[in-house]
Amino acid sequence: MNVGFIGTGSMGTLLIEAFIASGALSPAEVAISNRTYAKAQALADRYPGMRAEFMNADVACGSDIVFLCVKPHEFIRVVEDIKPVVRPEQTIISITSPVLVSHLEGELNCKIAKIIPSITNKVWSGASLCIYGDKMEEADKKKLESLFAHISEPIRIAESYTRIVSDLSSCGPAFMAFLLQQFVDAAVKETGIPRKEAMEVASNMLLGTGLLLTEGRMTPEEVQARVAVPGGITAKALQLLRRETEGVFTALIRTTHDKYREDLLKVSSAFYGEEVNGQ
Ligand SMILES: NC(=O)C1=CN([C@@H]2O[C@H](COP(=O)(O)OP(=O)(O)OC[C@H]3O[C@@H](n4cnc5c(N)ncnc54)[C@H](O)[C@@H]3O)[C@@H](O)[C@H]2O)C=CC1
Ligand SMILES: O=C(O)[C@@H]1CCC=N1
Repeated sequence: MNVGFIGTGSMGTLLIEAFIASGALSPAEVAISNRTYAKAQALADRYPGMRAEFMNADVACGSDIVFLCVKPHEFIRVVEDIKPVVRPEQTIISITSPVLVSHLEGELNCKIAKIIPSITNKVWSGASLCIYGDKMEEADKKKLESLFAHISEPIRIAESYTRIVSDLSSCGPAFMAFLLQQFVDAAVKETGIPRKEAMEVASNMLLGTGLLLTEGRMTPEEVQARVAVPGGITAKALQLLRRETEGVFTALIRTTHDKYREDLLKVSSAFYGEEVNGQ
């Protein structure tokens, strides 16, 4: 299977490295391009057999599946580059939420999917969120999901829930890392414990908690109940957490959704030439 990646920034590179390291793809199956060619070439140099192309169209032309790993506002440019060469049997994939399946279906005469990865896929963990266009047959979906199964848990979702599921799956690692950082920084400040030591303990705690919730089949409520014995230290601290965090995640979700709507308007404007906010 020939797989192309247009955009070898943070996410494009992460996916390429994870697919190759996991054995899902061999370098000879991969072709890449990037706005700054030298960056694509430097990546290809690390993997003998991988092809770095000057033109996005050359990546699209020679690939069965093409991942578009650019930012939302950069999509229209890439779509214009590849539009003349895509063929109906090919699959083109957006990895970003504000680029809708319908945006790409309106422009490209091929199969369209949206798969939102997560930084956790770097360590072959976490989910990949799969949304499919009308031209995708069940066999096409299975092929993509078996590719992503090497580095993640592929989960099919409705496009209407893309934003919230991306919050949980793809933004979530940043949110949890932020909370962990706050926890550790406070530990260092309050007690003088070396940061490295506190971070090692806390990171392992986060990993273990994730395993309890997945492989251990415990619910968050059960984890809390098992740790917070009545009248104990954790129970007291949980009371404080409940009080102090009330409404925080509602506000967070409203923030991500507002930004999403803003990005969606800009992408739609670029694709359909609509005016945005009367400008
Ligand atoms: N960072 C994350 O955890 C996740 C990011 N994403 C999505 O991945 C997308 C890419 O994000 P990053 O990799 O962080 O961005 P980035 O800025 O690191 O990478 C984008 C790459 O695209 C290249 N590029 C831009 N225009 C191009 C063009 N016309 N032709 C060829 N290459 C072009 C740039 O040179 C750059 O290397 C974003 O839309 C983001 O929403 C999705 C899931 C998770
Ligand atoms: O496009 C998105 O929704 C993803 C989630 C994290 C960053 N970008």
